[in-house]
Amino acid sequence: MNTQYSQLELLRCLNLAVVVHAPDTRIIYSNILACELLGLTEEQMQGKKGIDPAWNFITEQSTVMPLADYPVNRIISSRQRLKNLVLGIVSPHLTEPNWVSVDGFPEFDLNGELTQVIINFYDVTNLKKAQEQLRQSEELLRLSSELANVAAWERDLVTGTITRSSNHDKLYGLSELGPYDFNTFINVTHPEDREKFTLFIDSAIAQGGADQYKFDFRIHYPDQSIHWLNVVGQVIARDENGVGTKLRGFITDITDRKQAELAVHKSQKLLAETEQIGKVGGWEFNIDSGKQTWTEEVYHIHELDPESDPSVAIGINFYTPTSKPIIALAVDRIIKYGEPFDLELEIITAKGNLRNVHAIGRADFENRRVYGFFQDITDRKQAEVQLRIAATAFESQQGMMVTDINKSIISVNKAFTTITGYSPEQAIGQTPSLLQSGRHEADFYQSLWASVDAHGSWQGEIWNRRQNGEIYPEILSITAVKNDQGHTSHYVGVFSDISARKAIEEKVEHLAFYDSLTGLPNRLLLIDRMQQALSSSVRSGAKTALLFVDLDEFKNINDTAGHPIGDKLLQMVAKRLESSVREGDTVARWGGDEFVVLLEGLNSSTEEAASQAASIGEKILSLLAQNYRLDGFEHQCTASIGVTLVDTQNLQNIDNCLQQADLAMYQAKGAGKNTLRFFEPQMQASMSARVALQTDLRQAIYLKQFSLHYQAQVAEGIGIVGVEALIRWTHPEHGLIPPANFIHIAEETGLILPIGSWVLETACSQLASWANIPVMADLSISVNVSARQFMQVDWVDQVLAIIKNTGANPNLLKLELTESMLAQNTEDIISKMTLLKAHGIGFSLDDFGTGYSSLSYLKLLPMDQLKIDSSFVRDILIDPNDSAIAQMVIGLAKNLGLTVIAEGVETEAQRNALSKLGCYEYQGYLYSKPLPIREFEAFLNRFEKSALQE
Ligand SMILES: Nc1nc2c(ncn2[C@@H]2O[C@H](COP(=O)(O)O[C@H]3[C@@H](O)[C@H](n4cnc5c(=O)[nH]c(N)nc54)O[C@@H]3COP(=O)(O)O)[C@@H](O)[C@H]2O)c(=O)[nH]1
Repeated sequence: MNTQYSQLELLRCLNLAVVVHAPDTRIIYSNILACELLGLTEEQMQGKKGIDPAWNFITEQSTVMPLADYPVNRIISSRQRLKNLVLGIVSPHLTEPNWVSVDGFPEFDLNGELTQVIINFYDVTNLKKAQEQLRQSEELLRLSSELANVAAWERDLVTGTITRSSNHDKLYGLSELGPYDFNTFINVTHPEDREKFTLFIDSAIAQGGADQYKFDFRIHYPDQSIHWLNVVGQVIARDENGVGTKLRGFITDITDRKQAELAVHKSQKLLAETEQIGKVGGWEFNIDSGKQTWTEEVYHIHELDPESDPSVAIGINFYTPTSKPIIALAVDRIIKYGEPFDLELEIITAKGNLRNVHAIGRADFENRRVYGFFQDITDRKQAEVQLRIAATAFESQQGMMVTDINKSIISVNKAFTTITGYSPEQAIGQTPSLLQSGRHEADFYQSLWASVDAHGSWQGEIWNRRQNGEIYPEILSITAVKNDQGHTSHYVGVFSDISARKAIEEKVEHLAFYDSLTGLPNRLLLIDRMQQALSSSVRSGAKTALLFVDLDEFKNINDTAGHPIGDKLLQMVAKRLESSVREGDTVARWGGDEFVVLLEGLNSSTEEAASQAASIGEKILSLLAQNYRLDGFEHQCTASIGVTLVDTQNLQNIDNCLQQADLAMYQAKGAGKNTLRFFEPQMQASMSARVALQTDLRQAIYLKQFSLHYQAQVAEGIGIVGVEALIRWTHPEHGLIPPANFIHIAEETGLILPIGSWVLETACSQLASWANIPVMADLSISVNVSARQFMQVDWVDQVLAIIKNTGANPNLLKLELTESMLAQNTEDIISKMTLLKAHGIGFSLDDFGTGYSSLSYLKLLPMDQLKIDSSFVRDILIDPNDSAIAQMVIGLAKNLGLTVIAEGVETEAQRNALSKLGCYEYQGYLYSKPLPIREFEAFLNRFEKSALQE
């Protein structure tokens, strides 16, 4: 066999397609397989060139292969070997391309000339299909992985290699499939999650660790965005010690889910916060399961642990006894009939707090549920209460008005209308100047509003005008109302009509400064006016005169005609005095029947001023001397006036002025009354002496200058039964001063109180010391008590304390009261006398018959003795009137069951006359003058002895 032939035969039968080309690309040989794959017969193949359009090659990417790229052309042009070129053979005879893998190489002769090109190829259609399927399935996997954001990985802990799916690194935010190791992935992991990352893995691979693990972690992308990954890992190989050596798993990008979760969480948080702010929560009740669900705020409102599971019954139990039946009925009806409810009720929370709640329920039977919301409206309710209180307060007795910032009235209450007379319609839209009275200057209102602006409020008294024109005083407070920004938004004015209070104040002031009987200024006001007058006198140089007016014998009118007539006469005197002076002058009642007239603005010349004062004084005298017609009877009453001119060059004090006028008035009395006397400097001497006496009197008690003299009181046929204690003042310079010279000064100055106490205490001590001397043990002591002493609130206590302290027998103490002191405060005197009488103390009425003796109250007094005044005794023998009075007093005493004593008995004849009239007790010089204690005791002993001898 021919070798070449044999080779060709071999090639023919070879399971490899072979095509041989001449240098000009003509086919010079092809085997059977080549023909099959190319879709041509052997004959068709012969002579065809490489550029023959009979065949059509496509590239691996299924694009038409350019002719230059045909294997033979490439080899010829490149004179290089061709390896593993995959191409598709497209032929009209083929339903689908035949894919072949082509090798080819050029053959050269010794001269390097191309002799032929041998191309061989074999069928890779199936392989190509398989590869394509694999590629497609990988692509699908890749696509699905990418779509699902899932990547797979496998990590060999021994070699450190990490095998990853193509999108793995991308999920880590890294460029895909870089040369990364484990640390690369740790480094891009969020720092806060790195520890968790390694912990999970370490615990899984540890000996005995759980094979599987999964967790979420965050990744920092290069653009600083954060992505969430979920890793699910599994230990797939462990060494002989059970330590993991290989892990496999996948990661999933869960950023979207996490963000969605975060968004849900945020919106839930927002909802919860909204619920919390609005104090409103939702609830739902499943009709079938009976399960109730509350949102967090509903738990919060109930002050209940959110972990608890409240049933409807438990929920209802939170309601107060009043609200419970209401909500129970509402729940029953909504579940049964779908009837919605909308209720405001009260609950008591788990912590015992009372809350107002708004419960709303709706039915949704389609979804077998009822639902609603539940709101804490405690604050609103309280605000409503506050509003109601404010509204009620607004309708208080006080007038109120609210203005806007421009001071335009926007609201008034009923009291506003009552007080001002303006209806709301008339007031609203006006400013408060509607009420201006015109009594305040513009400055007043300016400073008022300046105070409101500076301090937020103003309060004070203001005169306003009612609608009817009446001006009235009110106490007003204005408050600026501030808004949240601290700016004034409104003004609130609250006022009370204080007309009534003002009237009372005026009345009180009138009472304090005016005499209630005559309506004239009293001493206080007079002194105030005098101060003003003296000051203005100094300024102007005009003279001021003071007239002291004392009614003559007024006591007689009072005593004879009675106090009511006396009072009326005083009122008429007041009127006559007022009518006799100018408007600027002052007529005041000084007390009793004494008045003071203050004449101002007299001439600056002393002589002229004196003349003016004298003429007014004379006018007063003549006016007062005119008859007074009182209760149908004519009465006469004159006055004595003392006048003094105020010396503005040598300004005296007010007391001094009054004393001067008083002294002058006494001069007028001494001059026969119904006359006027000016104060003269020589009077000053006696006044000074009087002032000095007052000063000395103040010291007399402390210097022990007082003593008591005792004058015997003798009972006919018995002897000395008692004494009268009479005070004596031994002045270091003036010697013995009789009580008539200082008792009235003591009374005027109030010094009679300490002096009187001293007298009572000394007399009681004397009583106590006589108690042990038989001849004196039964003697009583009469003590004179002045009205001022008796008026003291604690007088009874004082007397009882002295008796207790001295140990005197109260039954031997007799208090002598004068008739004149009984004329006032009779009830108080009776009550004090009664209290003292209950302790055994006796009472004697001194000077009886000289004053206004009211028989009606005399019988009410717990009196023991009447004393016939010495003035009646003195002339008892020569004046039948005095004798008659003495007889009347004696008869009266007998009728009233009282003893009677006559004082001033100087002669036997007087005593006998008295005895004949029925008076058997006597006191007077006939027996003894008042004697110092030792002399009295000696006298008593002598008297007793002589009596015994008789
Ligand atoms: N409140 C007090 N008043 C007192 C006190 N001591 C005295 N007095 C009162 O002073 C007035 C004058 O008293 P006096 O100068 O002591 O005169 C008394 C007798 O001395 C005097 N008298 C007594 N017998 C006769 C007499 O025969 N002839 C006469 N010419 N005078 C006589 O009478 C005065 C007694 O008065 P009376 O008290 O009314 O009984 C006098 O009013 C005293 O009350 C005192 O401590 N406190």
